[in-house]
Amino acid sequence: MSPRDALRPGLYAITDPDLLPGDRLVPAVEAAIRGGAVLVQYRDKEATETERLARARDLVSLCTDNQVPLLINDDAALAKRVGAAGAHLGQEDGNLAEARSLLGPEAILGKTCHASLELARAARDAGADYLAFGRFFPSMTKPGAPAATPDILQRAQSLGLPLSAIGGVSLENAPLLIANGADLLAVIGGLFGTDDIEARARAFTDLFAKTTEQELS
Ligand SMILES: Cc1ncc(COP(=O)(O)OP(=O)(O)O)c(N)n1
Ligand SMILES: Cc1nc(C(=O)O)sc1CCOP(=O)(O)O
Ligand SMILES: [Mg+2]
Repeated sequence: MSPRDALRPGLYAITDPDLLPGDRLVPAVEAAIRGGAVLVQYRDKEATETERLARARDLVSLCTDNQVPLLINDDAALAKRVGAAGAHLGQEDGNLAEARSLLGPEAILGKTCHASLELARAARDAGADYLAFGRFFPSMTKPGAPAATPDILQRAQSLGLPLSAIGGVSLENAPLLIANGADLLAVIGGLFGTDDIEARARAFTDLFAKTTEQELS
């Protein structure tokens, strides 16, 4: 199965250098995977290039062993260099076509669309594999992120790609996002800011089954 085919609904675990400094990174991501995370993103705006390379390599090794795709935030070139499954690109992080030609047809490429259906259409047309919306709730990790409301998830259903929701996602507000159509819950603080990461990841994962069951009943 190619990494793109492996994209399935669930918890999208995004790392943070303040919450997971140094040696804490790999065990924390390992715990998130044990708890059911279906996708991991290495996001680190603080480390040196050498540190980023080493940490990305460690995570590729962990994620490959566990058959969970690892995406690199902001940096398709680093994704290529370490053999990651793909990259997540914001509006200022370079274009999807270039990333696709660098990483190949099987790579997973995500694009930030904030709260805009227009940006989402453009991302789909440029070859994105999932569309990322947010921030839905106030975020301690990125306080300045522009706000989105859950209805954007409903409106983006027609684009036919998996939808990711980010920004202040917690166990309490996640059901609302899933009910509005989020396929992936992208979480930093609500996951890695807790003592028991595995249990928290499992609780997020369980929400997907519960919300689907409720929709069916
Ligand atoms: C899954 C996901 N969604 C959104 C973002 C934000 O990307 P971007 O707008 O480029 O902001 P930074 O993360 O680079 O600060 C993301 N990384 N992942
Ligand atoms: C990295 C990021 N991007 C956002 C966006 O809205 O694009 S919000 C955000 C931070 C998400 O972290 P937390 O789960 O701790 O709120
Ligand atoms: Mg970015």
